[in-house]
Amino acid sequence: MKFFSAKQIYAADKFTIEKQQISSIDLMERAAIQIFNWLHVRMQGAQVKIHLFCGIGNNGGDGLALARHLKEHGYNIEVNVVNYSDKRSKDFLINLDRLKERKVWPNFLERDGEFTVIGPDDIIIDAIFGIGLNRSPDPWVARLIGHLNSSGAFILSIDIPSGLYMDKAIEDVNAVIKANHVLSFQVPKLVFFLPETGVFSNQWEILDIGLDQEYLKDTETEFEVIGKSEVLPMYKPREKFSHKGTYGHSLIIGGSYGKIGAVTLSAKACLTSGSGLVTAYVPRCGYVPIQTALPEVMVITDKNETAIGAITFDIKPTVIGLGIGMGMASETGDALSEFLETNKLPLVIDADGLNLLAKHKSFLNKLPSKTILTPHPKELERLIGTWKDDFDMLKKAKVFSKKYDVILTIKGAHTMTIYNNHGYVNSTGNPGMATAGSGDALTGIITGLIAQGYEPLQAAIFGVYLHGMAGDLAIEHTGYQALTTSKLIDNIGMAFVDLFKMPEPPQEAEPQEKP
Ligand SMILES: NC(=O)C1=CN([C@@H]2O[C@H](COP(=O)(O)OP(=O)(O)OC[C@H]3O[C@@H](n4cnc5c(N)ncnc54)[C@H](O)[C@@H]3O)[C@@H](O)[C@H]2O)[C@@H](O)CC1
Ligand SMILES: Nc1ncnc2c1ncn2[C@@H]1O[C@H](COP(=O)(O)OP(=O)(O)O)[C@@H](O)[C@H]1O
Ligand SMILES: [K+]
Repeated sequence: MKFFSAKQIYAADKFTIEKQQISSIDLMERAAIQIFNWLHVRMQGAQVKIHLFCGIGNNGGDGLALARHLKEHGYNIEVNVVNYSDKRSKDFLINLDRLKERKVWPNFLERDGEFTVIGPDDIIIDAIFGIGLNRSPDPWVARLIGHLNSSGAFILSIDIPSGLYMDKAIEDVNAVIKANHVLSFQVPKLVFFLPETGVFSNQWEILDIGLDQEYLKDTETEFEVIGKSEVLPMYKPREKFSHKGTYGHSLIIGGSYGKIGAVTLSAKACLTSGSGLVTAYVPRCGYVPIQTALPEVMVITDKNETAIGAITFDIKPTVIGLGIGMGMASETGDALSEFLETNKLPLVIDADGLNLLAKHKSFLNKLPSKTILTPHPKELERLIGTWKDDFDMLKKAKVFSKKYDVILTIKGAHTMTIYNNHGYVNSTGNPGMATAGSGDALTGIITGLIAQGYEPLQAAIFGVYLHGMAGDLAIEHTGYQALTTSKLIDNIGMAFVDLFKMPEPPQEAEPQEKP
């Protein structure tokens, strides 16, 4: 699924209105009915106080139309118009009239007015600003937003939490609604996935308001979200008459005294992802532990006992995953430098491999085209420098990726893979994965996919998806806290199987007895 800009969403509206020969007020009505149905199914007429806060644009218009439907179904509502401007939209005004025709009289909130008291068991509908926000809310609107956030009431935001921009960072974190739930129209918004802005949408879901599918399909976007339907076409089936040579030979290079486990995890994840053969290249102290833990994995030892001092081998791997647990010893840096001089094999670089690249920036020029780098934010900072906010980070990451022709897989709650000015935002994974070694497993998975013939960009995108899905499947048995990387690796197989699971058909409702 793609992430559209506000401009593209407005264009989709316009296109849909022309093609379906409807008016904009009809589209607003569709949106409002969808929200009403969502609420009605859950509330079943309950008389909880619902406070609607509506701005003066189309987001506010949605709120007013929703208020009308709630009123018609007997809900206990109170409507507030947040009168932050006199430029009221046409469809807002139509819905204001429709509401007044039903004898609902909103409170008009002004700069110096008092705000309504809201109980912690009430519900707030946030329809103050939508995707049209283009400057900081006035201080009094920010004060209102603070009042709503501190009420303790459940906040349902329409389309986007008010105060969030679609395409830039927020200036004042206190002037953004902290939504318990967001009902967003048609397409997800990138800001739900970025760490600084994502925290304002505890949960979100998409409501289909029937925007033109052809427009959505044909419009190019800078970012997209990666789910099952995006990765399924990438999957390479296993051939009947294949042999282990068909699926490549992965070499995992890393480890140092006390950090051999990182290589063990990475090599195991690599094997479990389907690499035909896996060899680990480690300092001598890693020989016994890896041979004992992983009988399927071959081991080559460095000349040194505790840290890698020369990267030389006489096997012919398909791909190399490098850097996990490798340490930053100067002789390891020299070994990497020498290795990069002649290496032509595809590379996946993580952890201390990245730290060594950051320390010796000249190494970056020696990387083969489409090398995959998998930094977490701190490692990324060492590579590209600091950033002002998430949007600035994405801009800098794109420039860096272009400059060195590398694929950047930036790890986090929603890992983002950047290449060729395009961003692929992962949708799988969970906070249980914030655990030792889970990044090592990712390096192994991506390396294992390249070994099997996946193009590096596909391997990065698909590998991140599988890694997150393995984590999601694992927590069904472990919960978040007890998820370990070993358990995640045990679920990589089921993450592949899950690709082919059909969603369960909706259960038919029990026939109602006639009264
Ligand atoms: N395709 C869709 O997604 C649809 C969207 N609709 C709704 O329309 C919304 C967008 O509506 P609008 O474009 O009217 O914009 P908003 O309702 O988000 O914003 C209101 C207006 O206030 C002005 N404004 C922006 N920042 C301000 C500030 N800080 N202080 C004062 N005024 C400010 C803007 O010029 C904007 O037109 C969506 O978020 C959604 O709720 C629906 O009505 C119908 C279909
Ligand atoms: N809150 C989270 N939600 C989803 N995934 C997460 C979360 N925290 C961490 N992860 C994932 O776990 C992995 C952690 O990698 P990394 O920081 O390199 O850890 P380590 O060095 O222990 O291997 C990344 O793939 C990241 O995307
Ligand atoms: K809103």
